[in-house]
Order: sequence, then structure tokens, then C-alpha cells
Amino acid sequence: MAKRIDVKDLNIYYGKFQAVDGVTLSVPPRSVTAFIGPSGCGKSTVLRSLNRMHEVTPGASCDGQVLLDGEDIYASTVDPVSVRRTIGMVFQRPNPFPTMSIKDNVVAGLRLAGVKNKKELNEVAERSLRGANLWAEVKDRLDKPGGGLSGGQQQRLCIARAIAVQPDVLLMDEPCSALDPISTLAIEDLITELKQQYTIVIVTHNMQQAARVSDQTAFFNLAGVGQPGRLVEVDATEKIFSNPSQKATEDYISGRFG
Ligand SMILES: Nc1ncnc2c1ncn2[C@@H]1O[C@H](COP(=O)(O)OP(=O)(O)OP(=O)(O)O)[C@@H](O)[C@H]1O
Repeated sequence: MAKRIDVKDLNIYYGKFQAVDGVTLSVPPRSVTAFIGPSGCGKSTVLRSLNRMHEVTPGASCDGQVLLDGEDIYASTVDPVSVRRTIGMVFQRPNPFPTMSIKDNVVAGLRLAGVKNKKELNEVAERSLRGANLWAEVKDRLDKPGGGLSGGQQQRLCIARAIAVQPDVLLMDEPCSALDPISTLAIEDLITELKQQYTIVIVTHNMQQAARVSDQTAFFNLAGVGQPGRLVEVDATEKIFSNPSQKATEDYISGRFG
């Protein structure tokens, strides 16, 4: 079930260094939101705080609120591990378990959660691989190692692994940056299909990609080295790329800096 995210006045730190200042934005369910902005403005940091991955870095912390359908994921009663199951993440470099079979890669999360029933695991593997548009390419080699797939196939395998646990939200941190153009288009098509079921947030350096796949775009910027990143504006993607409200956004999307 896709869920809504509301971020309220989020400040994010690495030790004493404030990396992100006062981010407030909402992500509607069953939509794609793109985070864009120059290097170091805090896109990945904000993304990682949306499923409590940020706090895994020693010394890292944040304050403010991240609400998932109105529930604060940082409430003291909430288990961060269950947050990460509900809000899945796909990384820049495909990171399948290389020697593990394709099928076992997909169901790794379920196995960890204690599911042992073979029939159920097989069904989830097939459903997730179909969902990630990979089934036709791997159905005859499910027992072969995940590391034997191409880069683009490995990234779709990682997406299959992420959706196997039926998350509410998918976070993607530059999921195509290590891929060739054809694999990139395959992932972009997949993102467009997945948004019918999931809430998706994607960090991308590629503005054409943001324009192609997202419904809403958030532009982040920073005033200078050592300064925290800030959200400059968030709006419908069409508006950001045709008639942004802020000059800094226009300068960035027209390639004047970054
Ligand atoms: N593990 C870390 N420890 C300390 N500082 C960090 C860490 N990760 C990121 N930072 C700092 O936080 C700030 C934001 O970094 P972040 O990676 O979120 O930016 P970004 O916009 O995603 O950049 P890029 O587009 O280059 O990936 C930067 O100043 C960065 O140096």
C-alpha cells in the first residue's frame, strides 16, 4: 500500500556539522518525487533520513519530523528496522549478494523475517521479478548467481529484492548512475510502472531523467562550502522545468551552475 510522506522542519547533522537545514515537503502516494541539486546540497542525506538509514552513520542525527501516513517514523516506540522494511531503498551501485542465487537474492528479506515455506518463497520471487521487469530474462536461471547478471539486470534484481517485502515507499539514490543508456531507460520505464503501487522518491543528477520520470521535483541548494543544504522549492515537475518560482532553480536547470 503506497503511503504519503510529510517531512516537517527536518534538520540533519553529521556530528556537529549541519548538513541540511529546515526541510519541509510532502510526497503524495503513488507518485514519483525527484530530488535535484548540486553536489553536496544534501539530497542523499535527506533521502536516507526518510527511512532512518541516516542514523546508521556513526555520529549522525536529525531533528524535525518524518510522517508516514501521519505516523512519526522517529517516534521512540518505532523500531528502525521495521521502518526500513516499510520504506525500501535502492542504491547507486547495484548491490546484489553476488554468489547468492537470483531467486535467493530476491527473497533474502523474507528469509530474514523468518519465512521458510518454499511455495511462498517461489511465488514471491516470481511476483517480484515480474514486478521488476526481469522475470522473462532470468526465469530459466533462477539458481544461478546474482553476480552473473549485467549491471542493468542487477539493478532490476535489487528493485525486485526491495519490492519482495512489499514496502509502502521506495527510495532510490541515483539508481541509474552506474548504468548504460538502454538499462537506464529500462529502469525509468520500471519506475513509471511501479508508481502505480508505490510512493517513490529518487535522487538524480540527470535533469532529463527527473523531467521524464517524476511528477514532482524538489530542488536543493547550498549557499557555500560548509553551509547546510536547503530546499529551495518543490513543485510539479512541469512547473519546475518550465517556470520555476526561484531564480536559483532556473539558473540550475538551465545549466548556469552545478
Ligand atoms: N558520512 C558522512 N560524514 C560526514 N559528512 C557527510 C557524510 N555524508 C555526507 N556528508 C556531508 O553532508 C553534505 C551533504 O552530502 P550529500 O551526500 O547528502 O549531498 P548530495 O546532494 O547527495 O551530493 P552528491 O550529489 O554529490 O551525491 C556534504 O557536505 C557532505 O560532505
